Amino acid sequence: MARPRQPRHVALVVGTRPEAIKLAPVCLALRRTRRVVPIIVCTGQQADLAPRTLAEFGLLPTLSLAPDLLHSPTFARTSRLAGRLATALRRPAGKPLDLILVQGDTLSAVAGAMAGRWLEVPVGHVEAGLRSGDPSDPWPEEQNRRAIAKLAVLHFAPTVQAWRNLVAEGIPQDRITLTGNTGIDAVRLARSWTPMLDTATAGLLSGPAPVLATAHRRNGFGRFQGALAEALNRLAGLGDTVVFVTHTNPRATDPVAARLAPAVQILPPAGFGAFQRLLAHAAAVITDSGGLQEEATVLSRPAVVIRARTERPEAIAAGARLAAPDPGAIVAQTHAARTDPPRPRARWLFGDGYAADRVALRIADFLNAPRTAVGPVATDRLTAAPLTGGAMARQVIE
Ligand SMILES: CC(=O)N[C@@H]1[C@@H](OP(=O)(O)OP(=O)(O)OC[C@H]2O[C@@H](n3ccc(=O)[nH]c3=O)[C@H](O)[C@@H]2O)O[C@H](CO)[C@@H](O)[C@@H]1O
Repeated sequence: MARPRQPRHVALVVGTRPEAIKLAPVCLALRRTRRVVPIIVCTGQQADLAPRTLAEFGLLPTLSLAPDLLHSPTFARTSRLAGRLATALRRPAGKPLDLILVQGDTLSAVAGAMAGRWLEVPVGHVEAGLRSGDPSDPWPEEQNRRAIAKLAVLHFAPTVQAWRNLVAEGIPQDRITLTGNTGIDAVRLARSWTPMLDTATAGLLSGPAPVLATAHRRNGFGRFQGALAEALNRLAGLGDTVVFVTHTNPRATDPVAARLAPAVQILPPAGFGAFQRLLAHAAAVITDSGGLQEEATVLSRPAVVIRARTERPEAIAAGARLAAPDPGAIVAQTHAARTDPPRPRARWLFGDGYAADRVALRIADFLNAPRTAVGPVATDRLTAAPLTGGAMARQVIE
């Protein structure tokens, strides 16, 4: 390997809040190896939420792309972002890259993987191998995952089922590492935080356990939103404390919020630390989120997933319920999930909270990275940095 005594440089591509949550522990673990310098690249996909979430972990993007036009078609945004990333990642922070790490299934992840192939830089995929079995549901995420599997050279499978899915698709076993889900590392880290709580959240935490609801998937736009609102209204009518936590994408949550009865509380998107407190206190969670299926299972919270199918069969096996987008079905499944919450041993289904260290060590070994003193790195949060959007980054690329 060239540059034998130099640390290796790995770019972590972060587009959305869940990518920030699931890659922050990996960034911290890469730093702990002292063999690899992590470089966080924010793509501008969720230009406000992603850096704000990184900041909760004490991390700062090294560079941020300016947000792209939100309303052009997904394929156009993906290819444009891939091109912009390929330019930005040629020599980020003045160094050639040794690896590009992407996570999950967003357009940022697939664009990062495409950029890696164009630049001939190896690509690693965190949370590899999740499959719903239907390429059009969830769309476009299921297709994105399959595309990334073709582009990556290192695959970090969060569960045995994900590992099996990759093997069944012909990925060589020596390129797959069974790690656990790095999102569970984030849950573990957040337990030691003392997050700032607004009055509404503090009040909820000292009151009866609430039913928490979130919704943001594109598949959910339309009929789903009316059904969710009606189900939450019915649960509130039955005497539950019901809280709908909105998303920054107004198309995802405004149509739900507009139909809610006054008895249902509406909260703005919560910081990860505050949200973890709410989740741990919740009587149940009703959601279309991927990460919440994992977190609810690990925290033994009853969960209702408003989807026809899920790429996380482990959550269903542990007691989470799928519900059709129908108010009666959502209410009935919420009662059923509360009667029979996830078994305590389900706590380990998505990992032990140390997945990120397995990812980091595999990367350092793959890159043959020497043990070397890595000085202060570009991902440390500036204490004086404002906690908003791309302004936090050291370098903003138009
Ligand atoms: C098809 C699919 O399922 N794709 C998923 C999608 O992610 P998602 O569905 O999990 O996304 P969200 O629901 O937005 O985030 C959830 C996280 O946010 C925290 N949270 C929530 C509300 C709040 O107010 N404050 C918070 O902090 C919460 O605790 C949790 O950790 O893309 C990811 C990236 O590639 C994939 O990994 C993942 O498969």
